Amino acid sequence: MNIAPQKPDPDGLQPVTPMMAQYLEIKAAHQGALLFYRMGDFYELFFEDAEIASKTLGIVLTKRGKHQGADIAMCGVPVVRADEYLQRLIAHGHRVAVCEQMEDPAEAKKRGGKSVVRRGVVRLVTPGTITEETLLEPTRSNLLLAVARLRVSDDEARYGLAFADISTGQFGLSECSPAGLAAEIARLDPSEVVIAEAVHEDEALAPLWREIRAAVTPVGRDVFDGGQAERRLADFFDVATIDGFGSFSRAETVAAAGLVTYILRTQVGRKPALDPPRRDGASSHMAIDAATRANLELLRTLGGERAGSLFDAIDRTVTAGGGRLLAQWLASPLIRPDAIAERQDAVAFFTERALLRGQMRARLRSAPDIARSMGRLALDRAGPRDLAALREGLGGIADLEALLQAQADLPPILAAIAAALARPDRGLAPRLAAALEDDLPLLKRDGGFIRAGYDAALDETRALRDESRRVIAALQARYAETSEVRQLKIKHNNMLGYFVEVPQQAGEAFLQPGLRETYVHRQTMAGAMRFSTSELSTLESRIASAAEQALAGELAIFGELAGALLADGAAIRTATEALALLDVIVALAVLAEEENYARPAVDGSLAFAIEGGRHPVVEQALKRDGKPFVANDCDLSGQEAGKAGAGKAAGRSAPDKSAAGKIWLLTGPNMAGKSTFLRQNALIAVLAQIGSFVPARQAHIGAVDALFSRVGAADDLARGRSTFMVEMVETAAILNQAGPRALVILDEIGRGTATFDGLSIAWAAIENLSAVNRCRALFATHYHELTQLSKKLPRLANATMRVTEWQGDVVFLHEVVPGAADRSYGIQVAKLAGMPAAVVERARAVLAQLEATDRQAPSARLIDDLPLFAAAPRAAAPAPATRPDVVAEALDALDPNDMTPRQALEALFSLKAKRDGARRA
Ligand SMILES: Nc1ncnc2c1ncn2[C@@H]1O[C@H](COP(=O)(O)OP(=O)(O)OP(=O)(O)O)[C@@H](O)[C@H]1O
Repeated sequence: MNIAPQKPDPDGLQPVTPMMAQYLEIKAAHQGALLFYRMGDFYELFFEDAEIASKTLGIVLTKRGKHQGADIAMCGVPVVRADEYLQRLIAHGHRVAVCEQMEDPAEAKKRGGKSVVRRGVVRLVTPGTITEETLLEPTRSNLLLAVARLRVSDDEARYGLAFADISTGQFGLSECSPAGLAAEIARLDPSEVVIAEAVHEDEALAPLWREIRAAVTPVGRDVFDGGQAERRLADFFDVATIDGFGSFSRAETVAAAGLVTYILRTQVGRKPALDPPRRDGASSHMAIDAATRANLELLRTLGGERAGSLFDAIDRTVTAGGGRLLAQWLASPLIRPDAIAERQDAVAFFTERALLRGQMRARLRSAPDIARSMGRLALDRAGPRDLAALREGLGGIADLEALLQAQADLPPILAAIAAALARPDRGLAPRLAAALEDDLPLLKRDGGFIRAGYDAALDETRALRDESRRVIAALQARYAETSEVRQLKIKHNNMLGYFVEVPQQAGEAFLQPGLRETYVHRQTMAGAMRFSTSELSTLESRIASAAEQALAGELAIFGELAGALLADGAAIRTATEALALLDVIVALAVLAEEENYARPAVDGSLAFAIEGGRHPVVEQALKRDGKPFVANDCDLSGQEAGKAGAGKAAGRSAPDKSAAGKIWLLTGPNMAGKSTFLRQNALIAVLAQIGSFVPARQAHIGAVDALFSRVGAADDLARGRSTFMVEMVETAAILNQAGPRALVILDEIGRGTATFDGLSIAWAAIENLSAVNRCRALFATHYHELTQLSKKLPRLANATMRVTEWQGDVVFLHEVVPGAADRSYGIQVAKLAGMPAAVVERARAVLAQLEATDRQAPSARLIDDLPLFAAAPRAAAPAPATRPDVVAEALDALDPNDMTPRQALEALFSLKAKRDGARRA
């Protein structure tokens, strides 16, 4: 490192070395990113970057030179292990600018001894733009999302969303209203979100940006400049106009242009191979907001793990692309019954053909992740193993296509898959097979990956290189013989190049006439002496140039192969997508067979009739322990469901005004299985609408257009959001949004506050669901008082978890039956949990006392006293009496047998006065 002072520092404090001046200039152009500054075999970080990296990576912080009078903090990561360090920095939310040496140090020297090697940033590594195998999760799409906001009127805005996975080329667009933005981002689950600074600073959106898992990157307004949007998109795809891609809204186009602009910036001009944008509108998918996704543990558990999620339980895919697609399906269940039926037909094709299913799986299993290899190829980051992956992948594609084509009566999706698999050039796989060695290095610069016999010119240069090596061996033998020093060796190092080494004792003779004419002394070591000869120098340059030429030859062939693959890129990407789709379909068939799932009927009705339903995750967990899962029915179908368009293709048609789903109010002790039952029905709806078979004996579901699930505050601790306020905000969102096609799951809503408040809120929420939302809903509660509501709300049915008692202990049967729970069994559950016996006994005594008082509690009479919610939807929520009932107390105190007529009359006046007083209070 050249740190000799050269130029004065701008502040005049101290001179700045040319290298540091270069560093500062590059760093200034990449604020907000850690700068990996290449120096030989290391990427070095300086100043604050070094401090951040050393802390995050746990590597040593050192000092190097001074800047403005202070030590320069420095740390470094070896280039060969850079991926690993990058991954950790990215996972911690950092961005990294990778700055390489753009010339050989020897070239810099030619410009003068003190010249600095030219350097430049070759890419910005951000969470949404990584492509390296080691940095990516194989089964998760790595989406980069750009969100553009467009004002459509003074008080109305629309959001355009453009998302791409640059590791696979997927590129999609959608649009939503401000109210739908959070759910749409949750559906896409991006790794990085790019937004304009103004959107980032908008106070109304601050909680959204704070809470999402993705890294949020604010950018200047030029990125989302509407004026140039079409032009920038057309330039990116090298087309004259983007009209050929389909029609997009203004917001979508601006977002798409913002996305490609940001990508080009991070890739420093290199273009990833993106598919043309495709519209992937939220309107064709089941709306599931972030809280519901988290609560139902669709892709990961509340603790953030994959194990234990629905995805983990149903994933039988065998390719990384298939895993990514299945995760996308789970994140975006369909709404249109005909689209769902198409997928089901394809799944059914394989459930009926076990042999074919097995053959398909075997071939799919050996298919490598060609989407990501193609992504790296386009960005010039691919290595020989990516070519091998493509060789295997393209071979597998041809086999799978042949297998499919041999089948009669392919359902439409499978026929389309077969057509897509036929698209790539059939000559590519054999060409790669002929060119590539069996054992391949990771990096192309290591050479040795092209098979001998593939290219005559390359074989020739290699022969020259290998020949020279043989010559060296012969030379060593000759030198040993002529000098009579048996231990003489020819060695190589970077400083001396090739040299002769002999033991020191023998070396003295080489300094004497006779030998010294041939051997030129170079070094004396402890115990050895080193010499060079003119023959060795000549050989050295021949070997070096032959090796260099051989490597250049290999790289040229690599370039040709890469060019041929990229030229067929569109066809290969289409085939790759088809491969992932095929994997998902076969995997769903395997799942259906292994777990005994049934094909659900999904239509445009408001039916929700599940017979013998099971929880897909809990069932498998119990099975592993050898325990059975108790199947349960659930019927939330509205009575008018039959009239409301059953069997219609259009799932989104508005149902008949009189139509409305049922609400089940589920009571039962703790641990009886209420939450499991609630979630299993939501999960069955999700599975049915991704086209999967479902864990049930039989199921009929009218397509659900929005799914909501909330859990009472106390269950929400895992998300670090324990407050009752959050529960209320989320419940409010459901009551405000759920329409007649929604499915709502509410688990112990209201329990996070005082009993009467909670009960009142739950009460009013159920009335709202029944009268206003009119949707299908399941509501689990410990407030037994609520079961009274079924007397007044015709669509509300009570269900309870059956338990029995045996020798004073509660036994859970996990069976859902009509009716209301008679008691809570909370104390029995506490006993089961190992609560000290004395505490259990004391609790029993307190409970007995409370129950005696509760018999006179006003809440028991609520149902008779309150007007129905539907009759007065705007009326204030009914407030249960919280003061003692003075009239009732006075009445209790009277004994009519002991009273004269006059006393009775006085008592009557006094009671009336008391009642008036109580009303005024
Ligand atoms: N249908 C079932 N068949 C077999 N086991 C079940 C079934 N449902 C639930 N279980 C078992 O019972 C346990 C408790 O279930 P769950 O959490 O759903 O109860 P809960 O009634 O919601 O309890 P709490 O009111 O305390 O939240 C589950 O972990 C599961 O192992």
